Amino acid sequence: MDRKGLAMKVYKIVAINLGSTSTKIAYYENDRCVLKENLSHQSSDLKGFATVWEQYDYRMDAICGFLDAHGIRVEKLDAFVTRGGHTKPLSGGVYRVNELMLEQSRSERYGNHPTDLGLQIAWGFARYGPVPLTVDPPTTDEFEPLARYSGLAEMPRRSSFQVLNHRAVGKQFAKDQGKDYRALNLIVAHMGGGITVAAHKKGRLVDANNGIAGDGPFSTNRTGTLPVGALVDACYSGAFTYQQMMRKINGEGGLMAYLGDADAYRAEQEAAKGSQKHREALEAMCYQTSKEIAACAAVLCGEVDAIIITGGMAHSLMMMDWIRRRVEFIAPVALYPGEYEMQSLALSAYDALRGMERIKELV
Ligand SMILES: Nc1ncnc2c1ncn2[C@@H]1O[C@H](COP(=O)(O)OP(=O)(O)O)[C@@H](O)[C@H]1O
Ligand SMILES: CCCC(=O)OP(=O)(O)O
Repeated sequence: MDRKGLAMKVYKIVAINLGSTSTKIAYYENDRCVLKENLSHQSSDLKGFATVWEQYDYRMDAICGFLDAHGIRVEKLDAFVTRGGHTKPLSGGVYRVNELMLEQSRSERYGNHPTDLGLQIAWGFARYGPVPLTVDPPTTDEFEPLARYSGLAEMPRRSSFQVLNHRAVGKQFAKDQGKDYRALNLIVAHMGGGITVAAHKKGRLVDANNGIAGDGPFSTNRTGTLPVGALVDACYSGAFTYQQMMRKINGEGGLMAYLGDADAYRAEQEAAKGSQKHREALEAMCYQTSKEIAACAAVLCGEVDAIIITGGMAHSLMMMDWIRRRVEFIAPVALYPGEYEMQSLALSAYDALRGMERIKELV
């Protein structure tokens, strides 16, 4: 109730986050998280889908199962907010999902990831009432001019990474330190299904490896940077279609290629039981991540206030030790295991619904 005894509006928000190895769902009332679930998906389940789009029913079942189990009625929701998909480069913030966004996401021109399905799902639910929203999409682009050079004029480097969690964790770290995010130089490494490392220069994401089909460290299911000549040879060998090559790079690369399983937690358990193969693959992934962190230190001319490691793999003490040993000469290392994405999605939607944050549209 407000001071006049009038009932205050309670905004009801569902947030979804389709990671490459998980589906995360939360239900918020205003800024309060009422329910949250993290469904992790087995590599063996996902292996059967040739494309992200084929996962639609599988992911929908997970989401509808959550809504049904908790009696959440879609027509009573104010917003359905999802981690974003791939569109042309845009500025960060809260966006209403629109036809143009869906069309660009479907085209795969700017990248492809299960989050692209998230846009479709939010749009589908919008017909029952909730506003379909997305926040800090992965193609949020704040790169500086030098970061765009690749070595070929027609192939500029592009911004494509877990912007939502990067920004949320950077802000959380600054808050925990009693500092202003825009006054700090940070290196953030997100270690989820994909691994992306970005230089946060006074609140701007000025350089990062492309987490979809680009560069940087290999991850649970992605190759990251590959030897260029060998890659071109494989493309022209006649042994693979375009789709098969793309899937090798994003889906069947990284731990999946070395160990036949994209689950880092299981790999760590195997390493603990004595498997040298599992131990070395995990250590190599951390070695490459450390190299990427050190590269971002050069981007920031060595003026680094902190290195922050986040994502599911930041839970692993063994992996965090390997990275810390290689990079703590640069700056103190802070661990933020898991993600701040669900909170960031829901709270941004809440601010947008009550007019505290502008809702943008892709045009
Ligand atoms: N305690 C842990 N130790 C090691 N790895 C972990 C741990 N918890 C989660 N992980 C790993 O983190 C990865 C998933 O990270 P997450 O950020 O949830 O990814 P996504 O959102 O991209 O699906 C999985 O490979 C999982 O095995
Ligand atoms: C644009 C990169 C998104 C990404 O890699 O997310 P996951 O770690 O959830 O696969």
